[in-house]
Amino acid sequence: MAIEKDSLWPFYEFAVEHAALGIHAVDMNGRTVIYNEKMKQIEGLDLDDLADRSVLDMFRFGQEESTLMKVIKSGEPVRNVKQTYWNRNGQEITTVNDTYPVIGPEGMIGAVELARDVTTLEKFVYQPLRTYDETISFTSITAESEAMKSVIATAKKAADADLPVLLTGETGTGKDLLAGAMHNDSANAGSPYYTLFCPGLDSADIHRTMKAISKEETCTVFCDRIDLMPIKLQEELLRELESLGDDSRQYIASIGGDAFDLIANGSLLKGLYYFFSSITIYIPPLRKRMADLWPFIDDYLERHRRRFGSAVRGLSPEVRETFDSYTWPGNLKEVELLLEEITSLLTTETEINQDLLPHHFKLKVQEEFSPAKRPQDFVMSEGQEFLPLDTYLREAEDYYLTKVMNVFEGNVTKAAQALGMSRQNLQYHLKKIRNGQ
Ligand SMILES: Nc1ncnc2c1ncn2[C@@H]1O[C@H](COP(=O)(O)OP(=O)(O)OP(=O)(O)O)[C@@H](O)[C@H]1O
Repeated sequence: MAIEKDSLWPFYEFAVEHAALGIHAVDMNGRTVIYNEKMKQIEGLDLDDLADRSVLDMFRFGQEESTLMKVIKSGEPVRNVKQTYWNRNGQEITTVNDTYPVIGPEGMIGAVELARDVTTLEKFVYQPLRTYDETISFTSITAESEAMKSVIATAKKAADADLPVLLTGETGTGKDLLAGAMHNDSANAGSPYYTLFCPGLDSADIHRTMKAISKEETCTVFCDRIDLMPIKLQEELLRELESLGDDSRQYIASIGGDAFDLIANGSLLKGLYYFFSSITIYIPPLRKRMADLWPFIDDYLERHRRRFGSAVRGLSPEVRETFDSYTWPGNLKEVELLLEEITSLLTTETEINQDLLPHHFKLKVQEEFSPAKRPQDFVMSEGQEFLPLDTYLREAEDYYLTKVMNVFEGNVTKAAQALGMSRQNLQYHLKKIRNGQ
């Protein structure tokens, strides 16, 4: 029996919504026509009831957006673009994106981006430049700020005490690194070091690793980001850890925020918290200890010169200013990934200037400093103060126009075309935005 083509739509819709790939499609004007569940999850958008897709376009002006626009302009696919970024929930995400033109019966009708979430895989293969060829120790950790010096002092004492330790701090603050340094500075140095990257584990992995651990008399067990594991698996992990009994193993775990908040919002099992928290060490975010930024960068560039014989000496004054005022939500790991991206493009340059900064980083900086700052500001949430309608609409309009201008790299004619308004009208609005009216 032949199947009517139209009757397949529900199947297509179901497949798109349930796919393990993030899917985002736009029409020729850059307007979103498909934005699936996985894409929302990747980007940290928690907007279940968002029926009007045009509203989504106000939220999504990032690197991916510009890749889609590039494909629309060129008609050529762009494949295998790897990107690590911190989404709106502050989660570190690594995706590999393929973007294709979509051709209808009468020519190109838009573009589609397929994003593979490879965060877990990336965690396993991540090899930061600064830890190559050396055993991690406390001296591998940049600690110029008073806050970080005190973290190191406490961690040294904890390594001696041989009690379970809980490391808390935002993503990329160096919890993983600190756990490694504690192991290498403890009586357990030289014995096996087990890392359980909790977000990527299932029941069988936990059981298998615990079985291996139970055979070791001395070892260190580091449970990385227990708060990102479903509660059911946290219960299993706790049961397995408790069944290991008394021993001379060192237990360390890490979480990405305040333990009590995480327990209260159901992300952290109270029992698991108590298991690890004989000693708790909080690593503050980079923005609260900016004294660590420049020594880290200097150290990184010094290693780069040594390993690759590059000529790079430092950053231009404008780039230094940008780095000093940006808030670094991904902390030193974000700095490191950015430096990796920039330095991979260097040839004979001695200075990193604005032109060498990646587009996605410039957009993030812009987003942080533009006056109608955050897209989230335009979504109503509980407890939010109400603005008069005309103020709200004006701010939303300023935000939208500024972002569209960014997408078209300042080309008023193209932006006006995409916005369905005259060039003069757009110019008039942009002038008002510039004058802060
Ligand atoms: N204080 C630091 N000194 C030197 N390098 C650092 C420091 N903090 C972070 N880094 C760099 O950032 C990388 C990532 O840090 P790490 O994985 O330890 O962070 P994390 O807090 O465990 O993050 P997550 O919560 O996402 O697991 C490290 O491998 C290291 O290269």
